[in-house]
Amino acid sequence: MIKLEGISKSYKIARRASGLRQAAKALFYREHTIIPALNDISFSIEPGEIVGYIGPNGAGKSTTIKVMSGILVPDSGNCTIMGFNPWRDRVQYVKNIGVVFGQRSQLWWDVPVIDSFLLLRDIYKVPQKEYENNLELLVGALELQDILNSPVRQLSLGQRMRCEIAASLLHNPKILFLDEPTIGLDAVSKIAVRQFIKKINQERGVTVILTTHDMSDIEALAERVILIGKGKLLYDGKLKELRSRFGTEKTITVDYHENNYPFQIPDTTLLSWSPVRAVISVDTEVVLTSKVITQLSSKVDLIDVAIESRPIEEIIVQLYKEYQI
Ligand SMILES: Nc1ncnc2c1ncn2[C@@H]1O[C@H](COP(=O)(O)OP(=O)(O)OP(=O)(O)O)[C@@H](O)[C@H]1O
Repeated sequence: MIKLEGISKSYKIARRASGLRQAAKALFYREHTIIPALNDISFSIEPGEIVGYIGPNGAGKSTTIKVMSGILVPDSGNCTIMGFNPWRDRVQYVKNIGVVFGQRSQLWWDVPVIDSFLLLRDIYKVPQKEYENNLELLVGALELQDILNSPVRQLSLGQRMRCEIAASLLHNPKILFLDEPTIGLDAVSKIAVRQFIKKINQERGVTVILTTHDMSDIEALAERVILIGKGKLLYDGKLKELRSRFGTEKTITVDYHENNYPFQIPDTTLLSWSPVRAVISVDTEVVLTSKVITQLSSKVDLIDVAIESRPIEEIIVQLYKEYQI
């Protein structure tokens, strides 16, 4: 459905030193700096997938989304999405995609949300019946009823984001590009947005490409992650594989009846100890958690045991370190 082959893109920006003299000089002569943003990016995405596109600041995520949505023309490489070339076939192509940039609005600032929706209906030539059905579904699922008649500038960030997502789906696109859709949202709105993304993926089969710095978005939504750093593709695979590669450490917190003797379980690290609680780190590649618990129960009178996996954020930080990005 989506195929990128060897996509590269650099930005050319005018450079000028500060000061009046330099400003005058710049009128006649401009120096330029080339900023490489994407370097030979290739990947394919199948219909119905949700892919997390991750990487540190400045890695090239937004640039890739802009290339895939036809806003930017790359310097080299091929991109075919649903049989279209996004920048050459832009007019036909955009009917098939929805795009949300968390940092930028596609809604008209001073008019009520519903008027923006009506304009989008006309731009995309959505048949009236289809528009009404979609609007009903989106208003219900994203809880927009009370804000439809407010101008966008009066909305909170979370309210606006829910409207942005609705706006991107009014024309029933097959693909949804989401560039940081949960940025700045509170916990409740984040969960609502995530649930909605999952819903349209499952019920309508919409393919979703999601960039985010929030690893809990990725964990909640994406089975597959593509990692880029400094414009290069570094990892493309299952989130589960990342977990088994980097996330073999678990933390076991045990509560027990008072025991005044610190204990040691072979092949584990005792992170903290008190007469009633101990926290132990276990590498599951070295020793099974079940074995550790059996040994614990022979040493203390157990009350409670909690096992936690390594947080996904830590795994990603380690991945960034490994790739030196
Ligand atoms: N319009 C532009 N003009 C010049 N350089 C740009 C422009 N847009 C992006 N860049 C540069 O291209 C590189 C990639 O930027 P991009 O916005 O794609 O990264 P990103 O992964 O989306 O980052 P972030 O997570 O911070 O949003 C960066 O070095 C950035 O400074």
